[in-house]
Amino acid sequence: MAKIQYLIPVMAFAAVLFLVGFLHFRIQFAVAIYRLTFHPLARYPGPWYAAISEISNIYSCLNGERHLQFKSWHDRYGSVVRYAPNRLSFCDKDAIQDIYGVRSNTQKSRVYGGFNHIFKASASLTCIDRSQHSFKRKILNVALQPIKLKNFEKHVLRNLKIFIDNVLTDASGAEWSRPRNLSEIIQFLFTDIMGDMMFSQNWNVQTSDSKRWILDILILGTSGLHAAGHMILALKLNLDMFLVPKTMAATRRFLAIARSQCEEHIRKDRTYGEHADLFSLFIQASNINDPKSDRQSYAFTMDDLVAETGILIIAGADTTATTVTATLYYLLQNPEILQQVQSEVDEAFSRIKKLGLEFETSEGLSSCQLLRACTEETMRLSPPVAGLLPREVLQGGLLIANRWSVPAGVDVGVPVYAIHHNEKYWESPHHFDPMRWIERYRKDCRHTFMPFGVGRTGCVGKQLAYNEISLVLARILWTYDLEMMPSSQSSGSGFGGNFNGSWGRGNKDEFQTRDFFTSSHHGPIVRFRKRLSSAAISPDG
Ligand code: HEM
Repeated sequence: MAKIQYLIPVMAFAAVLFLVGFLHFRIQFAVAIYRLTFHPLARYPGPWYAAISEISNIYSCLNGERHLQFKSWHDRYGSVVRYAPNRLSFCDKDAIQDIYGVRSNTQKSRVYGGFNHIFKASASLTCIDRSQHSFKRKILNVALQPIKLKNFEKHVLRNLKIFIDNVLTDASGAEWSRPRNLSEIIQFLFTDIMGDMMFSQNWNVQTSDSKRWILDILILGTSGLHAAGHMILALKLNLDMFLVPKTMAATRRFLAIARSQCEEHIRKDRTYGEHADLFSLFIQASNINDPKSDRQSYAFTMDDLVAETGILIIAGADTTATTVTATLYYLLQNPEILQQVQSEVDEAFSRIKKLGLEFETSEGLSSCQLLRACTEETMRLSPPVAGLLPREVLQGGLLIANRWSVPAGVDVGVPVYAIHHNEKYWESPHHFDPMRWIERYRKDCRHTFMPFGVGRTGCVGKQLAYNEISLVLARILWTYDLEMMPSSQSSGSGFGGNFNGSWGRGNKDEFQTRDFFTSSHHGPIVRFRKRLSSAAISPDG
């Protein structure tokens, strides 16, 4: 009897649970049928499971294969693909301006809200509202004016010197250094450059392993926030801590560092005049220190500053590191081109020396046309932001490429990796061919080259990125010969094709990245040897 009394509430609870589950299933079933039949996007092609639920879309944000998934779906379904119930991807050149152009009837998608939810404020990269975005963008434009960029080069050179000095330190007199994981050491270098450029702080990631956990946080946090952005309801209910606990914990840790660096900077009142770091320039540009300023509407709050600097570190360090690592990989795969680039750099350095100019400035390297072409070709083949930058269609809808009429509220975008590998727009799209950027007669459609995004929300750090990349590549190639270790070629090693055998990774010549909004990668394993020519011209004397 006592047992039955105990069983009744359990059975009642089970019945309620069953009823709720059953109702939920019926609602989901009805929603799925609606999405496949009467939904305004029902006529667009794409996998049925992507049309009925966000699950595959969210999963692809976390598995690193998102860029390849877009490519494979466009190969299969054509120029437009419905990749989630309310989202369309356009692999079409005319779609680029319609979606991202200055006059396009779009704003950043609510997906960017994932970042804002954690950062408690929006940064220019994550700001959805168009007028707020343009005010934040103005501040960045002032801080990153071309005239100020030269000042940042000393931050690059300071850390580059540590890199150059360290690579051979353990060679103990041997001709070649010990084998090094190129992805890793270049990422250490750019993280230090970013910390220095942002806060005039030496994070010592290159020389000590005590802060290297920052790097794991960056990639884990970015992918998690990107995925979380697709789960708006879960974010509103603060369920993120349960759904992606590791990511959220990592992101909060990163946020705490960004906040403490900002607070310390303000406490120490670091303003360096013409030697200002990025943070001081934000403060100057936003007049935060000047309560009497009539430009108070430009002021950044502390939360804004933390969000802006945190996002800039993510946006500026990973992307440049990926480009440099991948460019070196492609050069190692193409020894003839590597030799030509080294000769070009040697020539530039000795000319600079003869003219008595400053030894290393990105300006001095502007003659290195092939080096620049290799960088462009690398960003075409292995774009650091390889996925799709989503934009929401605003009231009034949007006509894309004069063919596709998209209603308000739908997310649209162009998948970067997929359009860079589209045979309609690029001759031999899978082949590393830097000459396509030099020979004008080529038929490639350069309008579809978009590693920095496009239009009013395109990368504000583009020129700074080119300067950093050319300085770092030129100095490494001038100082060292590099050799790829045989272990780098083995299958499953994460680069050079055959990335665990998954789709789209078969091209042995391609530097493989994992798309987590920005990119993660591994290797190649290389060793370094000091070049004789570098000894002939000393950078310091
Ligand atoms: C090779 C290097 C780089 C690549 C490939 C790259 C790529 C991109 C892309 C694709 C976007 C558009 C993102 C979107 O629409 O969601 C973007 C935006 C942005 N990038 Fe970069 N980036 C690079 C380097 C940098 C650097 C060095 C900085 C600054 C230190 C920077 C700062 C920003 C900022 C602030 C935005 C947001 C712009 C806005 O919305 O107004 N980036 N970048």
